Amino acid sequence: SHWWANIKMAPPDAILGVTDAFKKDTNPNKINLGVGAYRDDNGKPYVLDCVRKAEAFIASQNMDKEYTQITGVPDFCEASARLLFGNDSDIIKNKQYITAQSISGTGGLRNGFEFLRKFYPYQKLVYMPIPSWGNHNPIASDSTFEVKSYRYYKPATRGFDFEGCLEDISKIPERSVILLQACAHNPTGVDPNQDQWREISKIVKQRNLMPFIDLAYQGFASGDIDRDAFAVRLFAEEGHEFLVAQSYAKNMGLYGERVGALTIVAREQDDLQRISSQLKVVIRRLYSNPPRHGAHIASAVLNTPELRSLWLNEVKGMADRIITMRQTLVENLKKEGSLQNWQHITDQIGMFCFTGLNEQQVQRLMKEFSVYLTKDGRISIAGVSSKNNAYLAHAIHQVTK
Ligand SMILES: Cc1ncc(COP(=O)(O)O)c(CN[C@@H](CCC(=O)O)C(=O)O)c1O
Repeated sequence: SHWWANIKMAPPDAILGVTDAFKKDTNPNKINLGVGAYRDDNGKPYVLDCVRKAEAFIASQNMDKEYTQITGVPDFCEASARLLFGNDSDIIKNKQYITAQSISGTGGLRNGFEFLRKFYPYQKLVYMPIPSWGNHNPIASDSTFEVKSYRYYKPATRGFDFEGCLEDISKIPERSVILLQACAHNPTGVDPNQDQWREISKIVKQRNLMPFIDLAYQGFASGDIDRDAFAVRLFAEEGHEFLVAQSYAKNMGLYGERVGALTIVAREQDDLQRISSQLKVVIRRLYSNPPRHGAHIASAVLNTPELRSLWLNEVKGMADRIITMRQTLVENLKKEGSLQNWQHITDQIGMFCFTGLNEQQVQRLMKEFSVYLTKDGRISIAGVSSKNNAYLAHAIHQVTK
């Protein structure tokens, strides 16, 4: 037989595959609530004004196309660390971190787990919240980690299972890795409050766990870049040594430019030198060095005062539009005569709402109303607009009454 006969067909991606089905649908009322990518109130992708201005500036610099460093564009990495921890944090002042540009958030997670596969001296065991972003598990398991879970979402309240979460973390074997989502939890939109984060940090310390924090929505959740970084800054202040994956896909709209970073926090300077040298080897073998353009955009936005303040307004504008769509959806569900409690739609935060719809209801939404979402009932609120909000409420009511 020829070479490739044994390769089986892979299933469509649970998230990105929804868009393929949406594109094939000819219903003019169709709505895509699958992929977590921001749309404006006309349902169109949104290129931030600060990004366009940054690109014009970059074009005027007539830069060459030389390889950048293995760890990426230096100004971008420094600006990303400062965004993460805040300019006046001890971590920044004492330089207790290394930051390497990555192929967006996915790449930060991948680089991090590859680094841990090679250098984490304990059992390759990582605990993830139930549920988590669909790609978290395969990224870690591809780096030979055994993936286990801790309670996080409580179906009964469609909120945070704080007691269950703490109880499970208190039983995680010492020196395991624990994956935490810093804000705008995907897929549930459910975040711990600041007091609950303090308890989580304490128990993670007591259990001597290695935190790997995924910060994919800084500024996009609450509209405030400092508020959304609370968990990362708390873990830094509490003295944890940890990893953080950052993404600029959502908060700067740089989805296809693939702009992100991996930061590793270590308290000893000579540890940092050795970590940096080995992380470069990991990256060199994965893709050698990252693409420049997106990093120059993000660096120009973060480092140019007028572009930074424009960005802060624009990211708050995106967050506010989503929050308004949540409120309008609950109002429209009431107008439809729904008697269900939809409080969780406005209690949850960030790109996603975990509706609580079951697979049958999800199938009906797609088949009967051309409303597309992932089969776990997650909807990307970014796909909701003032034009389709009432139609969506009608469809949800029809399948839940
Ligand atoms: C928590 C979390 N981490 C990392 C990423 C990776 O984003 P990057 O584009 O690599 O920076 C996403 C994106 N999840 C969205 C987007 C589509 C996808 O990649 O699954 C989603 O869940 O719809 C995410 O939600």
